[in-house]
Amino acid sequence: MLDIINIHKTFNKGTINEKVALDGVTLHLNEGDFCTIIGGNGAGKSTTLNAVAGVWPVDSGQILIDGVDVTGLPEHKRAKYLGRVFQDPMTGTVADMEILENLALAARRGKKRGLSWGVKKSEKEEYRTLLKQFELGLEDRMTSKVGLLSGGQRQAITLLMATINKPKLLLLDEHTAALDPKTAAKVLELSDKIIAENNLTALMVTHNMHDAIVHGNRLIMMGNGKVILDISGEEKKKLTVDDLLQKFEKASGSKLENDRMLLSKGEK
Ligand SMILES: Nc1ncnc2c1ncn2[C@@H]1O[C@H](COP(=O)(O)OP(=O)(O)OP(=O)(O)O)[C@@H](O)[C@H]1O
Repeated sequence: MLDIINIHKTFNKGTINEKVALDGVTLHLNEGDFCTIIGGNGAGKSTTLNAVAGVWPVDSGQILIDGVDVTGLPEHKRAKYLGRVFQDPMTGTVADMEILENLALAARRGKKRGLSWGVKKSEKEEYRTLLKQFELGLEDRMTSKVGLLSGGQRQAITLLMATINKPKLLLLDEHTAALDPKTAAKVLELSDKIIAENNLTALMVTHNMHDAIVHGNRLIMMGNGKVILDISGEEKKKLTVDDLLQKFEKASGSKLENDRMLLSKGEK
């Protein structure tokens, strides 16, 4: 489903701020894989997701989504394959528009609009059913402006918008990091549900080792712009946070110090 083949990206080449962010990243995801990405500060996690989304061109290497080589495609031409949710709950939804309008907008993305912009009754019912499963009471607030919702509620709507057209690949970039622990757990539970029910292929960046272990069927760890660990199947199911720390130290040859990944080690 996703093939990332030996991609390299250096920012600010030839300047004092030169930074090798991706140093030969290779990753193959099968259809239905839900892969968590963990790694120290600046390891290249978000940069990997940005490379897949086409935020800027990579310097070398190839990216294929469902067999289509998208390496040379600009961001807007890759958007039809992808759903994305970012850390900031303020991005992803339009604050001045109703919940209903936001969902209708997402559902129409990339499609010909036809003659009518109105939201059909059947669509309203569909959205009501989708919202109801969140158990956040949003199905009774469909005409509320999104700007009035809490961060967690907005992130739940963004998640629904990102997946409403069943993208080939869902990219979650620390999408619960800005939420309080209880809301973050709820949004993660919703993510699991949506991914499983729609058999989506997903990549989720997190700095929370516990979340990286508990969610998904595969875990990769990045260090210095490379994939340094790739754990799946039974091995992942048995993994503990302490195992992961030990593996990190062995694979990277360094200890984690003052790192967000370490700071969130004991969460939950
Ligand atoms: N657009 C950019 N311009 C310049 N440097 C960048 C850019 N994007 C990322 N970088 C640099 O590339 C490196 C990798 O960044 P990235 O955001 O991928 O790290 P990360 O693994 O997501 O880390 P964190 O957990 O700290 O967010 C960092 O040194 C970062 O400063």
